[in-house]
Amino acid sequence: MFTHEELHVTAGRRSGVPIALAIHSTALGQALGGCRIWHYADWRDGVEDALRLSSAMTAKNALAGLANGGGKTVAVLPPAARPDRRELLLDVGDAVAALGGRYGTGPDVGSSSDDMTVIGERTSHVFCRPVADGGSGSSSPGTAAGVIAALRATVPDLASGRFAVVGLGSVGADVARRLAAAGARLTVSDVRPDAKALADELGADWASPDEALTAEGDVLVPAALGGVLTADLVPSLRCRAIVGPANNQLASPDVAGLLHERGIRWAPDYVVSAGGIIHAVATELYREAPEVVEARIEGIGDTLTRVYDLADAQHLTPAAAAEQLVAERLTGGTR
Ligand SMILES: NC(=O)c1ccc[n+]([C@@H]2O[C@H](COP(=O)([O-])OP(=O)(O)OC[C@H]3O[C@@H](n4cnc5c(N)ncnc54)[C@H](O)[C@@H]3O)[C@@H](O)[C@H]2O)c1
Repeated sequence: MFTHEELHVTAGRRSGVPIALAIHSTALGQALGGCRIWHYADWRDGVEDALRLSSAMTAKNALAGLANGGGKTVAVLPPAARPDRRELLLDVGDAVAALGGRYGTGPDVGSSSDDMTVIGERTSHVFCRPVADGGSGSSSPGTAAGVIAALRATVPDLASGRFAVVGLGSVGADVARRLAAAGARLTVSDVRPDAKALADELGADWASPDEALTAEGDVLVPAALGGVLTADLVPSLRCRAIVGPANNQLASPDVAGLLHERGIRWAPDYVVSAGGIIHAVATELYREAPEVVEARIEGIGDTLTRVYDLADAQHLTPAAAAEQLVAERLTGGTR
């Protein structure tokens, strides 16, 4: 069933690149979600991604406590296409502007804070421009702070826990540093061999991604790409919980049930990874002071505790409990 409020697909006037812009819901307010710039074999796959990702943003923003709905932009690059970057970004800006403020965009896979400055030449409905350009800057530190709040809701005394962080990019490296500073025992991993320098710096164990995923410990922290939790992987996991920022961790929805059966707690990724968007929205839209924004991000821990409590009380997977809380928020009003 098509449940989105709007779907627009246009060929960029300058670049010729198809731009899909989906608004899933504005029930709680302006729809927000980043701009993905990615290659697809068929432009229709990009449109499908915009539909899927925009509905995920509705859930994410609802449980983040934001007065915002979900939307998404996908600039659908044909295989091997290398369009002029500036032309493409201006086209994205025009597509966002055409929606008259019903949707605001920000960085996502394939786009950066600097790109938002170019998009911002065509629309004011853009987030996470560099601070020097009037925005709130990178979303990664906020995301990492939110992951730590979620980890504390799972293992209250971080120093007593053993964590495996898989993916040491802008969020994962920050999370690993914060965990090390809190005295946690750490295994870290990345496909980039040069990331081992961080393991040495933090005194963490270094492992291959496959070893780290199945390392014995309290919490697995997926911080690389999506789809990492497959049905095949579940039997070999040796952690008690999985709490990380990587988007779309479940390879298929049934993996939530498989994890539950094995007694492994899976924190829904869209709850864990909301710190970045909370930081951007609270700073740029609500104009809140840094300490208020920080407290909002800390609130991710309380939200996750509510998810865990509801799941325990009703014998649900945390995924199902989170969906229930999203539905309640969407039907219950704005903040
Ligand atoms: N940056 C944010 O604010 C933000 C917000 C919400 C969600 N996320 C999600 O969090 C995840 C990490 O984001 P990021 O901004 O740090 O990305 P990033 O691109 O900076 O880092 C990803 C890291 O993962 C590594 N990697 C890739 N494949 C791997 C594999 N198979 N095994 C181990 N490591 C692998 C890469 O080498 C890289 O170091 C992504 O899934 C992203 O969608 C990020």
